[in-house]
Amino acid sequence: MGRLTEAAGGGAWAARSAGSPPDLLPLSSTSRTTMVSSEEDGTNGGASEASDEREAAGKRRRLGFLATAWLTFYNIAMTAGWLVLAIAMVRFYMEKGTHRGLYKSIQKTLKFFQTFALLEIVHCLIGIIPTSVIVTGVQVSSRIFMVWLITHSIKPIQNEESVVLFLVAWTVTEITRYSFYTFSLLDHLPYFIKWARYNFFIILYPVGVAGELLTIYAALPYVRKTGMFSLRLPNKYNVSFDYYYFLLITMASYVPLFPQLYFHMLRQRRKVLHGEVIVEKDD
Ligand SMILES: CCCCCCCCCCCCC/C=C/C(=O)SCCNC(=O)CCNC(=O)[C@H](O)C(C)(C)COP(=O)(O)OP(=O)(O)OC[C@H]1O[C@@H](n2cnc3c(N)ncnc32)[C@H](O)[C@@H]1OP(=O)(O)O
Repeated sequence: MGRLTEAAGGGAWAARSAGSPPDLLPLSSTSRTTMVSSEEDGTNGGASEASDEREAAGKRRRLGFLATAWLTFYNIAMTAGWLVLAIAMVRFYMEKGTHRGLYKSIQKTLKFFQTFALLEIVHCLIGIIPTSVIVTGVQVSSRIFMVWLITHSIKPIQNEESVVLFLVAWTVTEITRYSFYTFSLLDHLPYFIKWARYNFFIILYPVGVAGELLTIYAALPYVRKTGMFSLRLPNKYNVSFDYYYFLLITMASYVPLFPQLYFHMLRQRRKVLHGEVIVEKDD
């Protein structure tokens, strides 16, 4: 018999808030899931505007006034922050005609808004966002790591082209993502935003990851030469840590982790854009 684990439009959240244990990596490649199109299934398909509105109203009721108000504020602030960043980047490039110095000119805004995104992990932990703590945690922590422990800390790599690559990918993604959440909460979601949220990542995710990996790769010689953030023996703590090898391990960890995030988004895409229902098979 099949067990419904995630249905189009917030069913998962309802199930979790009713006390069922949250899936940490929901619908991961290891779980036995089947995608069933609601059209094939003989149901309405969830595409009508009336049902979308009912769904949004139901979601707001479940969330409660305070959580909805906070999330609306948070998403508006984040959309605005990333828009400011996008405008600053375009203006910089139009005025200077080069990417050199771009990171330095936008770093304060970037650090502020990307660090603010740590709240997304809190949102998952307290249950006001119906998504996995691990998926969100990996996504947010890899960004924080790139901002603070790589680009901020290693000045010689700040002018690498790869930095521009991930900055552009992150910025377009976040403007789309946060405006998607904002309009959804306000119950006025233009189809284009929904489409963009669940299509842009197909290109932007690999572009962003390529930018991040190339930037870490560019940092390796500097890290090796300076021994930064490393602890050599003997020392009073009697522990050793080599940031150079840590970076190599981090780069390697993209291989198993990135596909999980990417396939998670592909499943979200099928669910939201095509109304597919995901059924997990019990043995
Ligand atoms: C210490 C070192 C650590 C290093 C680790 C290294 C390994 C790293 C490997 C991987 C690296 C990845 C690097 C990333 C690079 C980039 O970002 S490149 C640019 C392109 N990026 C993207 O496209 C990002 C795509 N990812 C995401 O969107 C998210 O981060 C996500 C967590 C993966 C999204 O998942 P999820 O939240 O499940 O998707 P949604 O469909 O959007 O939302 C699900 C439901 O949750 C609601 N919701 C979520 N957030 C909010 C919110 N802020 N406000 C309101 N509601 C929210 C959303 O509405 C959905 O609700 P329902 O409709 O009820 O289902």
